[in-house]
Amino acid sequence: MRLTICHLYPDLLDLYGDRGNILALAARCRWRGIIPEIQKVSLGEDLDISAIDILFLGGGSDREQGLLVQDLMRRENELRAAIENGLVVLAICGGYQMLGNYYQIANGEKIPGLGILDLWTIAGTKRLIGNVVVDLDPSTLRGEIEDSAETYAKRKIKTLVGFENHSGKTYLGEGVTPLGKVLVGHGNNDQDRVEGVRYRNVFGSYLHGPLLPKNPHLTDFLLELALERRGFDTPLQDLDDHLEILAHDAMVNKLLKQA
Ligand SMILES: NC(=O)CC[C@H](N)C(=O)O
Repeated sequence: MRLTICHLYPDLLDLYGDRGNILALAARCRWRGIIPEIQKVSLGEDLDISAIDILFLGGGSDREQGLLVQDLMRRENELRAAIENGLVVLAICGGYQMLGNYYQIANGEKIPGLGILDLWTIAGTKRLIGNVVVDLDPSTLRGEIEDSAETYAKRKIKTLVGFENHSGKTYLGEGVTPLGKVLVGHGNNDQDRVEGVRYRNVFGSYLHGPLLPKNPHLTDFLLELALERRGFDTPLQDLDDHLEILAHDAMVNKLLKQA
């Protein structure tokens, strides 16, 4: 069994070591005998989106987002079709912003986004920086993805932990749902107290860390979604995550106490 994982713009969207998300996905494949094939695709390079199982977009500076936007826009139709067909996408911070309608940076210039998810981002007057705890409590998950609640609960994904560093404030529109409620930190825009976005099998989040090594159950959830899309719906065998869970829960409890 193989899974193909693509890091799009690894030379531009890899802020704060977000490539660690690729390493986490690959490791948790290997530990189960699944062979991860990692593809790196950047400006001007071909990508057959129909042939990949997971697409990853990391974080980036405003400048880097401006550099890649033209190249990203030429991939819009193929990416939109793949997402509607259940492609698993993890998009962090800058990569998350680029899935939306636009990102208006501090000087008022609008960097166009793919417009695949109904969301938009506007640079605030201060950077939103710090540790974040997100409650994936089912009651905070609204919108069309009715199975999220049970899915998260079943997979023991109760909270996400990481850190954020962004000037963009993201607002969610129609047909998308947040990942969860902000218990600690700023989240999407420091106003509506939600973080991230989910649409079909697309997960956007402001959480660096990297996100997946800090939240192993979410890693497995993405892998299972990718396997299900390929017709393999047997749940992944459990791994011995007791140390990861210990670290995760200690961090969550510490941050909640400090809040
Ligand atoms: N960490 C990031 O990817 C930052 C994204 C974007 N440049 C912002 O400042 O909001």
